[in-house]
Amino acid sequence: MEAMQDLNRRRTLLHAAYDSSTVRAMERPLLDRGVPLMRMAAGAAAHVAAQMLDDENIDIEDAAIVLLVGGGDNGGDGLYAAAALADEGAQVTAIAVGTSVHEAGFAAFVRAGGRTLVLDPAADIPGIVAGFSAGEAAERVRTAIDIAEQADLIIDAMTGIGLRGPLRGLPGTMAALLGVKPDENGHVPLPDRPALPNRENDGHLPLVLAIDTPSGIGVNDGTLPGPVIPADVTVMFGAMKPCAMLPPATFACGRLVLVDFSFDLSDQVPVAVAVDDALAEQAIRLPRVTDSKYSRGVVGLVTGSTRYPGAAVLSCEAAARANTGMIRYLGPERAQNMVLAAIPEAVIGKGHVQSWTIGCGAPDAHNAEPDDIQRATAAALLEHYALSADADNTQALAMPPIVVDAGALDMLPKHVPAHVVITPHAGELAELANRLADDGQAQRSSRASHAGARRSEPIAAQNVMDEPLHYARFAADSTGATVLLKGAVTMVVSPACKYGQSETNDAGSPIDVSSPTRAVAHTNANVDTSAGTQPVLVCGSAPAWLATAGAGDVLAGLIGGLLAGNAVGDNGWKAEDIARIAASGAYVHGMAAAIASESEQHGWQEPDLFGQAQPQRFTAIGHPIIASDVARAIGDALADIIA
Ligand SMILES: NC(=O)C1=CN([C@@H]2O[C@H](COP(=O)(O)OP(=O)(O)OC[C@H]3O[C@@H](n4cnc5c(N)ncnc54)[C@H](OP(=O)(O)O)[C@@H]3O)[C@@H](O)[C@H]2O)[C@@H](O)CC1
Ligand SMILES: Nc1ncnc2c1ncn2[C@@H]1O[C@H](COP(=O)(O)OP(=O)(O)O)[C@@H](O)[C@H]1O
Repeated sequence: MEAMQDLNRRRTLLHAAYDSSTVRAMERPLLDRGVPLMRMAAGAAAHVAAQMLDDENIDIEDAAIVLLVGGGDNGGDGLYAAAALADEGAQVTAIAVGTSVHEAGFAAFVRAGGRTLVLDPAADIPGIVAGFSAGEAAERVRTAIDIAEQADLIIDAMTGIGLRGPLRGLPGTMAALLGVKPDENGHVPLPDRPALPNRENDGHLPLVLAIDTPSGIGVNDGTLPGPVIPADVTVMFGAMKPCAMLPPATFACGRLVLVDFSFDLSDQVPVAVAVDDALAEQAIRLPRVTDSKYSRGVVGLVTGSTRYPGAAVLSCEAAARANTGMIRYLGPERAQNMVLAAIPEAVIGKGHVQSWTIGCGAPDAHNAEPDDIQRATAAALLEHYALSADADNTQALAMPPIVVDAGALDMLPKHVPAHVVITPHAGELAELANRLADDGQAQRSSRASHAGARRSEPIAAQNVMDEPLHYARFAADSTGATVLLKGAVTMVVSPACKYGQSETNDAGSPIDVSSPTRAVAHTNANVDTSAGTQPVLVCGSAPAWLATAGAGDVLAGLIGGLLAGNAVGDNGWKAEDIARIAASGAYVHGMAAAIASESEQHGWQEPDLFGQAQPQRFTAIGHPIIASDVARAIGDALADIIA
């Protein structure tokens, strides 16, 4: 019993993220009991730093370390850690970027023989004479950059969960000079490096260790609102924060090491959850002794087109392999023939189905002939899902779940129930967002003020990649659909998930997502969206080899398959179940890609738990794949998950 509880707690710790105020609430009882959390944090950070140097064959006695230290407790953690490293013989220089430092931490650092460089002329730090000229201040910044660039290791302890908005002042200057900074459109480009297993360092020096969070990162919304120094390793304290999971911030965290402070997680509500085997397993319906092909679930697909018949093949093969009893395909003759040649098991034509997948490889409005058959079929089908404030919507709510991809996205009705799953990539979500904005359904950007973007400018794919939670959130709120936004880390936001709606924006301005769905909210009642505490689901199981044409078609078919299997015998959908099954589809898809490419690299890597025996590190980078390989590996991925 106790062992099971421990296992469950460990799973939660490694796969759930909590916003900063929840983390502070979890710390409070321990601090009140006098548990020395800062010393524990610093000890772990020093240990991780020494390990990073050791991994690069740098002896601690020969190591040059630079600590970037801010005035808060994050800086305190850094100072105690730096003191421990100086005690071990490393040469450590603390570069103070604020006007103050954590006094006890600083005293320990000085006692250990650490050196200090103060950048702010207004600094008030015991034993340090400041008040230097503006010219000298500029010279000190140049010196600081030189020292940092020549160091073996930079420890970034400027800000942690106390960050407010983008980094400004000297911390902002240091991050911009040593790391990356926003371009004129507000986009912060991350370094262009190969994606290696375990988010390994690719040999560049200095190494960067972030304390709790990389300074300047959007702790709660996962954005990069300003300059930031991308870390090789982030040592995170107590619990994961959303930035550890949400793109793009998660890519700036590097490898995660989590220090368990034994927080009581039992009553806390995570805001983001990473899909793992155990969660995905729930979406895989095991066959029953008495099953027939119909009871195992039938998927209908309106996919592919005369121009892109391959999308029909990929989506059909994925649906057929995703634990279903049968697939029915509807499409033009050329695509039918190709589907049958690849999957003789496919049934052509209409019939009863438990789920739909539509739109993959179908032309959008810009590219379609006026009488395009796939668009006409998809449009007719989607009409049945349209919700109206003036009707009882019984028909829409009784429809089977549907996956709406690619070319069908521009036919999505204004308001739909949550068992409509849309699966855009960033470019497609940008198009949808523009359409919703033109309809007055939502505002264009939460970061317009500091990104320099004008509201009237169209939303681009890059805007979506910079603020994926914001845009996925706003599509879910505006339409009522469950939104699966594809990427290296795929995110699923359902209308039942409220995270990201208001104060969680780190950019300083509230995320403004108007919610016209409120007008039809009551009509969505049979699809239960009441569980407002649903987390954002994230999935990073795929290696980057998966970024290949047709991979999205495979995903749409696969999710259709999982929905069909789960629909059997069900009397109504819960929005949270739809989100879970969609996210599980992304997880299976990623695992299938990992199997097909024999790669150990994943978009998101579960953190190492500090102090516990680490799993053996694999370093297989794998090999390129095509989307058909992924479809073929679905069965093996399902087997691995249920094993
Ligand atoms: N609580 C605990 O028990 C434990 C907490 N722990 C640690 O405490 C950390 C939280 O510490 P915290 O609350 O002191 O905040 P912190 O992240 O250091 O930030 C404050 C500093 O940042 C600065 N600053 C802020 N915004 C800025 C901006 N935009 N641009 C520039 N500067 C900005 C701000 O400057 P100011 O605004 O005051 O001028 C101030 O100097 C947490 O992440 C973890 O590491 C561990 O020890 C475990 C136990
Ligand atoms: N860098 C990456 N790492 C892992 N998976 C990725 C990466 N980039 C894209 N993907 C995945 O690859 C798939 C691509 O889908 P999509 O862009 O729709 O392709 P297509 O339209 O050609 O089928 C998605 O499932 C997405 O999550």
